[in-house]
Amino acid sequence: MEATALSSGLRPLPNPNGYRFPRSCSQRKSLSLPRCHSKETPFKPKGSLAITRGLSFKTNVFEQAHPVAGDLSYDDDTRSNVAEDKIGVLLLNLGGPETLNDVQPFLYNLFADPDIIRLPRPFQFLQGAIAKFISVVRAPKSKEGYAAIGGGSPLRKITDEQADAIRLALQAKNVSADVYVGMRYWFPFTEEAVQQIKKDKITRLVVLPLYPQYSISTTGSSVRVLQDLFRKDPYLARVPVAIIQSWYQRGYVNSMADLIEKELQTFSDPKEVMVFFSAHGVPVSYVENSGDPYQKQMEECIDLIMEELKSRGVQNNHILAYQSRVGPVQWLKPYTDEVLVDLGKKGVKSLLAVPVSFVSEHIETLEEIDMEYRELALESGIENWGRVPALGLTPSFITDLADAVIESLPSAEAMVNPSAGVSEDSESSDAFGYIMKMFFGSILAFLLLLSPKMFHAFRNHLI
Ligand SMILES: C=CC1=C(C)c2cc3[nH]c(cc4nc(cc5[nH]c(cc1n2)c(C)c5CCC(=O)O)C(CCC(=O)O)=C4C)c(C)c3C=C
Ligand SMILES: [Fe+2]
Repeated sequence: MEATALSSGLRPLPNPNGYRFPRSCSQRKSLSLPRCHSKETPFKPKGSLAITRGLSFKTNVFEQAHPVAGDLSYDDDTRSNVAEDKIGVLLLNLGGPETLNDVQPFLYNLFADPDIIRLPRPFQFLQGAIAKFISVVRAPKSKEGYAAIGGGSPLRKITDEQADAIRLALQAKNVSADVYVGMRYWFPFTEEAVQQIKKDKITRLVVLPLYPQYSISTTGSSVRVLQDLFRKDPYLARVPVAIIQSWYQRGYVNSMADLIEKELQTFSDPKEVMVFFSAHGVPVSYVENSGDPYQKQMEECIDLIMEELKSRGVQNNHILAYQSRVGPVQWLKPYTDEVLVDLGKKGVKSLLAVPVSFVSEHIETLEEIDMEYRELALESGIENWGRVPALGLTPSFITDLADAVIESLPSAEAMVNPSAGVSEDSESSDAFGYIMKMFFGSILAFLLLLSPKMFHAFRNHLI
């Protein structure tokens, strides 16, 4: 597990093996935090810089449907005499539309994320307009998908259940913690969770993204938002925070091996089954130009799961492919749909699909794998199809996440770099930039949406 303190961006910190948090509350290290007299300013949409892994990201100003962090105040005295840690765990996740009406605004939030659509600097002012355009064009296809799985994403419900399960697992290990859920693109937004963390006067926070492997587009994006929120707030800037960057290399391996081993037994001839790992893809440029470790971690993760299975005497063939590509750029290969056709041609008859980049059921397991890929596989000559369920509330998995939280607690560090604040100069240039973006972005969105030729050209690439 790689855990880092928020203040240090993605710098790995020592992770002492076998650490056990003190059992009784009174044994816990008491924190004496400096007094803070400044009142917060309310959140307003403006660009601010966050530095992660040496990359700088500009927050976009067009995000819609985001709640604002209210003008919270707090009692100074409660911070200076904290007798014991009040531990918080923040689960970060993607979020998903709960109804079909949510689909387009959800897609807007997703495509307005500069970590999802990465525009060259001179074109970044178009992010909002492009997001609006793509979300409108893609919404009908996405709606079909969500309609097929019951009219909305199950992600919020499952993540809330995971939060509760992790809280109970921590409690069973004598660590009392409040567990929060912060979604990147839909409710409950990360901003809401952070507001609650502040209201609850949490004094030590562990951030646990629910993505086993790190990608700039997932964990990276969520952490960037968090860093922006923490930097702006004098209270939060001082709370010690540990971020668990990835955790595919720990208990996840055994839990996945358990699920695969169990599911193989549902086939009439388990030894003949091809284990088909299907990971969510990312554009190749993330890995090749921006140093996204996602592909490397994914391959390492599959090796670890297969090694574990081998140690249990399970010797099946396996393959890794990438699903869910969007847009006209190159994504990580091989592509799941192409590999399925190829395997059918090669005479593979039994296949067990294993979703490996996400730990809840969601549209890409329930619709893309269970419906689209299953159908394609059967058409391609594969006769026996199975799918491993997402880990969800699997007890060994939840226990391991609770252990990861406990192990990361000592590495939490306050975010204390006041010089990283937004200067007045940058605020005024941000205001100017904001007006310019709104102006040109609105014109572009208007032109794109009114042009049927453009609409169809984009639509053909996007859906
Ligand atoms: C590890 C997981 C994920 C990575 C990496 C990832 C990158 C990524 N995704 C898109 C575009 C879309 N993703 C969508 C839904 C979606 N994505 C993930 C996970 C990862 N995405 C999940 C779990 C979900 C489902 C949420 C739910 O509602 O259940 C969607 C919307 C659905 C659709 O229209 O297909 C889009 C679009 C990009 C462009 C990207 C990397 C750049
Ligand atoms: Fe995605």
